[in-house]
Amino acid sequence: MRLTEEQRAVVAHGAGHARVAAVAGSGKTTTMVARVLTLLEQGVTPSRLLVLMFNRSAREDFQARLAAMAPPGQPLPDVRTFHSLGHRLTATLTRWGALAPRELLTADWQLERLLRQATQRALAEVAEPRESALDAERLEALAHFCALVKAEMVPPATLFERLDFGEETDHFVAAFDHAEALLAEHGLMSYSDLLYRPLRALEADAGLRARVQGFLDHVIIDEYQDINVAQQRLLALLAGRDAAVMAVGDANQCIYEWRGAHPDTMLERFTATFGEAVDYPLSTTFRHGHALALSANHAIAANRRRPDQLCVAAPGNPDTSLGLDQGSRGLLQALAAWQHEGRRLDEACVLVRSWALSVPLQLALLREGIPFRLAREDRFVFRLPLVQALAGYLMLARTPALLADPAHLALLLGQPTPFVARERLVALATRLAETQRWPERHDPLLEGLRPHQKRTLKRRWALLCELPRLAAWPPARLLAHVVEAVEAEKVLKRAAARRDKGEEDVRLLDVLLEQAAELGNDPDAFIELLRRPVENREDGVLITTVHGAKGLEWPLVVLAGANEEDFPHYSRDNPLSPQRLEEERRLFYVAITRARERLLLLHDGGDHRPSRFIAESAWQDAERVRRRLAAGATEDGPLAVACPDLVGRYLEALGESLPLAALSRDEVAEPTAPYAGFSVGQWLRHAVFGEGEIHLVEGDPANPVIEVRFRHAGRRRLIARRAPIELIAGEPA
Ligand SMILES: Nc1ncnc2c1ncn2[C@@H]1O[C@H](COP(=O)(O)OP(=O)(O)OP(=O)(O)O)[C@@H](O)[C@H]1O
Repeated sequence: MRLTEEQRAVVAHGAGHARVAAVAGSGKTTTMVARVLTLLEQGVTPSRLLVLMFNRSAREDFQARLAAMAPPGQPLPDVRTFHSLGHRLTATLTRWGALAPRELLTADWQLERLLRQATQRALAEVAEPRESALDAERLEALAHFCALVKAEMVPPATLFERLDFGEETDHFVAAFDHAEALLAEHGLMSYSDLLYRPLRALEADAGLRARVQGFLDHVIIDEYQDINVAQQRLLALLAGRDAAVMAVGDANQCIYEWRGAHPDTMLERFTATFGEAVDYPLSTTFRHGHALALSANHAIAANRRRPDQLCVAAPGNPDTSLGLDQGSRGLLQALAAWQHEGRRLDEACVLVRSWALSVPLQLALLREGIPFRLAREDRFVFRLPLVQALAGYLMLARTPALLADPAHLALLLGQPTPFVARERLVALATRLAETQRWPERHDPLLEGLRPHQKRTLKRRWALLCELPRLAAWPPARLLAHVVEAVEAEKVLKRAAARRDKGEEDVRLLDVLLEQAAELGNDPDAFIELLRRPVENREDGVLITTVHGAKGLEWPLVVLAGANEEDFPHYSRDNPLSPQRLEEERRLFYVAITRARERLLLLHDGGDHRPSRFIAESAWQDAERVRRRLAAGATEDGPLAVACPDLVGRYLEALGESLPLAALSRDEVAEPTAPYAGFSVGQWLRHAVFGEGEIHLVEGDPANPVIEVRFRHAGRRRLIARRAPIELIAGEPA
């Protein structure tokens, strides 16, 4: 393979630090392997060269490619992940007596147990009792908090103030300290300690630092945009004053801010940490065609914090096509067309911003019998506790005998969480199944339950008893009734220890209600669908989150759920800050640049507005440019595009030129339907949520947002123009 001029420049870099800005698919690995081989050729001692990769599979890939390219018998340098570096440093500092020996907690449950204990100690110090603090989800959030303190190297109180961990989490700071004490007491450490402990020891002791410095002449590090503060500080410390650091990455692909990464690690922070560096771009992608490269350039253009770098497709790349469609129907059609062309399903990947958005797709694939696999098996729709519970409510309506089934009752009483310990729920369910009556007020079974817990559980039992009488209702209506009766939205939001998690659960509810409505009047079909056992099928289409797709590529990529509020993710309670919007935009950029031959963007339609990122990506312009380039010079007039400057720069980089014109504003703006006004007090019927009354009309008069109080689905905000609604005359009987 002949390296490009840009790649050759990186390989031939002379003295000092270097920063390589590599767009997606630009052959980073190829270039870094060539750089290492060149350094070895120049006589650099292999043991004085360290290569750091982001994860184990990247490391193995790199080692294999290096071994394949190196002359036989050539000793090779260390290729490590930060993780393995942490292991080694911890072992060394322990041997030197600078760190107390500790054992690594490798299973999640071990850490959860320790954090439970730390939480109990922290709770003993606060006045009001707080059972929710011991919920699995909240403990998971605490684990995240503790890991982030160590990734960011900040005092826990500072981090807590900066981040929004939601209600009832202010014991986190004290719990962190207790967790640290417990770890020390039992001689244990977590994964984050692998770097945190050595780094703290080294930063506190100049003598110790001197013992680990001076061993390296070159450090080459991949995916630099996603390293956290602890990793960067450790790197600076090991490199010392003498080693030359080459950081390779793409600030536009920094998607781990929530884990402590920052887009400016690759920008200003690099020079702040290491001093001057030579900048090298790797701007040619070998992954996809012009249309996608152009669209990706458009998609990221609105970000302020980004490198000014154009990504250009290499001439021999697949001629990627771009498309836009709606919902699961769009997915099914795309997969059918793909197979019709003789392509395999395992060449396709469906990307979602969050797992909740995969639920309608899973159900559609299940209905059609199309094999699929999930990057996380616990996200199979029928394994989600909330889905099991909702299916359980429907089943109970159809099969009243389930009222005497203790396991079924325990499932329904326990979801969404009533914040009551599991053993108590099981005991209560067993009694209710047996007696079919709510216990007397002084029954020992109710002892120790707080009044609001009693009220919640009693209301749920009343709902369960009521359900068989509602068996004739369509599933969507029945579920909407259940959701309202158990105050699911409120409970889910409260139970989630992170705001976005709560919102994802509430979104899941929405998705399920919409799905139930699609199945019309056939509850059995819906129940059957939710209970159908499925397993990952290796020959099936992969469903994964965008985060899980980092560094990967597929011939066909379908990005589903490209709706406002879903992607970018935000809500009224959790509005987008400029910084978060930029992170969401980088995530979108990562998502679309995974495709090799075809990219399909899907939005949901209905009352979901298409994501702003779809318009920003100017995919139609990009498609038109692609076609015009493929057709060669024609007599056609100028090509009208939204950003002639950007398209012009792209063509110039290719050495091509096309006559361009700017689209007029009217052509760029979305068409708006002429709308008669909505007004407070009007009644309407929604295809999913049923009947409701308008309580608020606001926003653009031509495209108002309405808030409707539905009889069975609670209060909802809808984009009037897009919602499947019809106005009805007066309140229905
Ligand atoms: N100069 C080149 N000419 C042709 N193909 C190249 C060149 N450089 C890299 N490639 C090809 O591009 C693809 C991606 O390269 P490589 O595996 O080195 O990059 P990567 O580091 O995995 O990708 P990314 O840049 O997305 O992280 C490979 O198929 C590789 O053969």
